[in-house]
Amino acid sequence: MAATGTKSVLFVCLGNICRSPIAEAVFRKMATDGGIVDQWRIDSAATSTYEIGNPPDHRGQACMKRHGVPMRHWIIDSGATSDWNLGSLPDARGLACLRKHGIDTDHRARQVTKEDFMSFEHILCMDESNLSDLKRKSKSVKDYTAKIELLGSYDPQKQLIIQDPYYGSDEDFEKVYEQCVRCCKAFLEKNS
Ligand SMILES: N#Cc1ccccc1-c1cc(NCCCN2CCCCC2)c2ccccc2n1
Repeated sequence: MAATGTKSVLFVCLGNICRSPIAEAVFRKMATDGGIVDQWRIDSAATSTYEIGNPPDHRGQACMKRHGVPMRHWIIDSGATSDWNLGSLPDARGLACLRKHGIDTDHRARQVTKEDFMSFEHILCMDESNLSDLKRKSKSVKDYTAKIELLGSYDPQKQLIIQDPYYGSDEDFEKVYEQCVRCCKAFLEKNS
């Protein structure tokens, strides 16, 4: 659980390998450049199980590299002597500590959990299918507090939907990146 006073945002798309990792990386860089990343818990997740455990799509990684947005990814692993936390994410406090020291950690696709609806203030998704999936999933979470919105609702150019680039080209990933930059900038300005 994030420290008190910390703001929190979870970016969500279908597979958590294309759009939401780009949005997460763009937002984290903006908050870092603005000197306020310590005030935020930032993560991304999927509505589906399609890509659980997989790294971000190589086209998205290439796009981030072209724009100088850290989305570093290593093939390094670690393990436990016990089976107490199989499948769990690293502890959020540990991740925050790593990131505070500029040690970015690679992202692995994960599916949104019931706990996410209780622990994130904002859940921002990419298209109407994500929105309906999230609203359906939220119905099974009692008294959830997250505000579920389309990330595109923050776009000053009013492009509401961030289309799935999975079957697309590098240009489609560039369009996702440009939309994420506009929307994350507006969202951060509104919530700083
Ligand atoms: N579905 C759809 C779809 C429809 C229109 C445009 C894109 C996609 C699409 C397809 C994907 N994986 C291929 C199908 C996966 N299998 C579907 C049947 C169940 C077993 C898994 C994606 C994977 C990661 C991120 C985004 C993706 N987006």
